[in-house]
Amino acid sequence: MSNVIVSFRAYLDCHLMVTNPLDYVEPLGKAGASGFTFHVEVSRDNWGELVQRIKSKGMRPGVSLKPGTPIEEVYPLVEGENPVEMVLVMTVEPGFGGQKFMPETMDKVRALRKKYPSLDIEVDGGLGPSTIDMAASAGANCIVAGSSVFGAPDSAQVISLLRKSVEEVQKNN
Ligand SMILES: O=C(CO)[C@H](O)[C@H](O)COP(=O)(O)O
Repeated sequence: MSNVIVSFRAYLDCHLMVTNPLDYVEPLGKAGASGFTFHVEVSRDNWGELVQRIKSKGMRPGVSLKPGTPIEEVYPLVEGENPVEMVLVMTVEPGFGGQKFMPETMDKVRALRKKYPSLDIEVDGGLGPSTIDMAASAGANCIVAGSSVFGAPDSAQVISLLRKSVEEVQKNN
């Protein structure tokens, strides 16, 4: 009998909706996370240290903001000496899947894209075939999708549709 070891090089994008992200940097690094995204609302006083620690563990730092948080709050984190490399604009209230996409959050995506043409901008919540064009045309290039993918009879087809929408916008810019 022989053992077959299959290794994947998947990008593990970890979004921590926790009040104390600093406590999770070490364990997430050890667990093999690729990206570590924390919330700006709980890191106003220590984001500099947090970003440094995330990078020191070989992860890519990202910052997320809730629908009610003004976009201006993340500007210093993108422009700082030790900047985050991704901004996640929540398109639902954080907490659980299956919620309705909030189109009003697209103003924040547009503002970010205008200010930072090459920044990775992620959106999360209610994304699927009926909402992807709004997000992609606003400037989002990283898409988190749960229900629309896992609830579809053909998940691969939905993923490819989401990807195409983003690529289409990128081609025309
Ligand atoms: O967890 C979430 C919010 O906290 C996300 O919205 C979820 O991961 C994505 O799920 P869905 O595509 O069903 O909105």
